[in-house]
Amino acid sequence: MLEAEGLVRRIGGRRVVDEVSLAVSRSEVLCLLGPSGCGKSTTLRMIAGVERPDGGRIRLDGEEVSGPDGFVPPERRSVGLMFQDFALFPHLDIARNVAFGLRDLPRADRERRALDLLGRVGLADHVGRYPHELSGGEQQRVALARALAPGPRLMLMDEPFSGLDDRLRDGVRDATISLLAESGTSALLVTHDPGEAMRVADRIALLRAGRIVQLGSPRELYERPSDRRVAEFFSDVNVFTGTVAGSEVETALGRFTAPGLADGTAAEVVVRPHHLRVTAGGDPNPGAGGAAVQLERIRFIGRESLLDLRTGGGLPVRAVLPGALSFEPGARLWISVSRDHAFVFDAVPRD
Ligand SMILES: Nc1ncnc2c1ncn2[C@@H]1O[C@H](COP(=O)(O)OP(=O)(O)OP(=O)(O)O)[C@@H](O)[C@H]1O
Repeated sequence: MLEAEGLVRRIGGRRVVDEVSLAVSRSEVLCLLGPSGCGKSTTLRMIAGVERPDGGRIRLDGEEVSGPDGFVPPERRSVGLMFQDFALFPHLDIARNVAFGLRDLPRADRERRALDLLGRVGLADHVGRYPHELSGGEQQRVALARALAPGPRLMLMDEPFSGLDDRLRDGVRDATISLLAESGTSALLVTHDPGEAMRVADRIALLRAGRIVQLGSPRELYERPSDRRVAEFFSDVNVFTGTVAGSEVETALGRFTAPGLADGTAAEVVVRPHHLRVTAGGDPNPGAGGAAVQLERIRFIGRESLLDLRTGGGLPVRAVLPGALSFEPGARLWISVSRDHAFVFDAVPRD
């Protein structure tokens, strides 16, 4: 459906998008995820055709729309655009807003299609209203209906839900994703929110400083991050350091194999707080690794409890356990982790 190859955009002598390649297949939702300023919007804007790349190619359905051989303007790319400030036309009622992109159709067909789409986004009862008579979530659904009206092959969405308050966001997001799936429309969606990306994406491309650092399913990025910074983009992490010797690294949490790391390398063992096993007392399984810790603070936050712990060597460790626990501050506990939940990386400097 969409293939982007080696996209480059230079602004002020800096490559804000630096050789980005990605592909979106039919009916797939791909999220461009990353911190502010990493080049997500610029990538999306080049694919939309509102910004010209300085290098690379873009193909839609096999047709080159941007590259050495030419440039197809945005209105002829058959893509739907949806941005955070979804800019409905204030002087048109919502049915006319949705029908706006259908000027080539006869009037009766235009109206029928607009009403059908408004029905599908749950706004059949609001047809005669103007944008200012709707809530933020309802306006967003009109914007979605308007973008889908011409039957685009691909939707390009830039932080489409970030203007909505928390209460509305989940509902609008779920409705959007089901409507895309129902109509078989592919989507490329920009977000800086890892939770949102995990909820909506079939695959995620994580960007950093203009480059894709990892591209895969939400589960792949979460369970097999390619480096520490990918891991910590999705949750807090604990980092245990050590030096590789004999293809293993000895840390405060025990010994871990360090595949592919040369002896003498500074390594980090990265563990998500809710992957730590915590038991009362000393080592329940001698020889299996882990560390003695003291509980400094415990807070129950609803479904789970946050534990602030400290190892004998003074290293702070955070654990998250389901439910409310009866541990008291000062308790002596044992922490350990299964090997598949411990990510071992070459150490990188802190940002
Ligand atoms: N027109 C411009 N002039 C100067 N710098 C720009 C321009 N457009 C983008 N940039 C810079 O390029 C980089 C990438 O911008 P971009 O908007 O693509 O990032 P982003 O990942 O979408 O960020 P955000 O999540 O904050 O929107 C940023 O450092 C930004 O400041």
